[in-house]
This record gives sequence, structure tokens and C-alpha cells, in this order.
Amino acid sequence: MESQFPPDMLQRIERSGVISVLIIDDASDAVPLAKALLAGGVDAMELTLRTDAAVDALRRIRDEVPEMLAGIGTVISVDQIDPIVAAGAQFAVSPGLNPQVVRKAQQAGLPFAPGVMTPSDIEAAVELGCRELKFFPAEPSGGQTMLNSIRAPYAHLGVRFVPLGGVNEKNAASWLSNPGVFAIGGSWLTPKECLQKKDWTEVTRRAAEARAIADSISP
Ligand SMILES: O=C[C@H](O)COP(=O)(O)O
Ligand SMILES: CC(=O)C(=O)O
Repeated sequence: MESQFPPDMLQRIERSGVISVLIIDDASDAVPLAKALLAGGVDAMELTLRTDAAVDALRRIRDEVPEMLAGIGTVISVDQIDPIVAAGAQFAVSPGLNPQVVRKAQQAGLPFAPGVMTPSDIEAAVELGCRELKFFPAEPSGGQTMLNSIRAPYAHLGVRFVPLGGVNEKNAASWLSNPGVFAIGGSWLTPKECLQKKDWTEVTRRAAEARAIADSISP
């Protein structure tokens, strides 16, 4: 069964290059936050299922900000799949790899990128039909040296990665230049203090900075 990303969605994520990781405590922040990211040129997000507000926030963004590609993160149990699909999730990711969650997402037709950190994780993901994977935690686990090593035996299978964890404006260009990477992700665009102050201007500035970095990397 497919957990592959549809070609048009994959192209969109590649073109965007940056997936903004969101932790939303107040669902009323969802729409202004998504619009601030879009204003800076970031049109893909991973809204993490770590707060009670997450599913409502997703629904609001899907209803009011259709230009945003709405991914959901921290999907770690099978009973989360149906609610996020009903709320409009367009893809999902997880910190690790739970085969039951991947299979449930496949049954629901939800493109899913599980998190991997070792060759065994990659082999389990490939066995499940996944080729787009999240490399997490990217920097703490060894950064590009680690990714290049664990990727090498599987590159011929078309396995590609979104590194996440310690990725930010300082190392974004380097990560995006890695041939095994098709986009990067991180929370640096939407720090907690910006949400607390509802400083959407700063979010837009950070998004525009990330967009400029992504655009500077030749395809
Ligand atoms: O959501 C995934 C990670 O917690 C994001 O890591 P980060 O905060 O280093 O970007
Ligand atoms: C680590 C991550 O991105 C997640 O919680 O899905």
C-alpha cells in the first residue's frame, strides 16, 4: 500500500523547501500564524499533535488558509489518524517509526513520513513502502555525517529525507544542499515567544529569511 507522497505534493514540498514546525496552544493563533508564514513565502507546515488545541488549529487553517500545505506531526498512535484526516490533514509525520501507525495512515490514504535515525529504521520504513522519511533528531544524532552514512546503502531505492531537530537559519543552506534532503523542517520560524506576543511580523521575517535561503540553493 502507498504511503508515498503524491508527485504534485512532493514537488510542492521540494519547491517550498522549508516545513515550519508549529506547536499551537491557542487555536485562535492558528490562522494568523499560518497567514504570517505565507506572507514570508513558507507554505508548508507540520502542526504537532502535542497540545489540546492542535486538531482545532488544523481545522481552522484548512478552512481559512487553503494555500498552506497542512501536515501534522507527532502522530504516534493509530487512534490519531482518523481525527486528523477528518480535520483535513494533507500529510503526517512522526518522531519515530510505528508500523501500525504507518499502516493505518496508508489505509486512510494519508501520505506519511515516519521518523528514522538508524539503518534498521530505514529498512523498516522501506519495508512499509515509505520513501520520504524524516531524519530525527537531525543535529543531535550526528547531523549530515550521520545522514550521509545511514543513507548510503539505500540511496538506490530513492529514499530521501526531511531533517528535523536542530535545523535552523544557520545550517539550513547546508542541509538543503545535501542530495539526500528534499526539504528541511524546524520550529525556528515560530518560536514560543512570537506566539506569546502574537508577533506575526517576526514570524513573517523569519519565514522570508528561510525562503530566501531555500531559493538561493540551486536545484
Ligand atoms: O517537532 C519536531 C522537533 O521538535 C523540532 O525540532 P526543533 O525545535 O529543533 O526544530
Ligand atoms: C519530531 C517531530 O517532528 C514530530 O513530533 O513529529
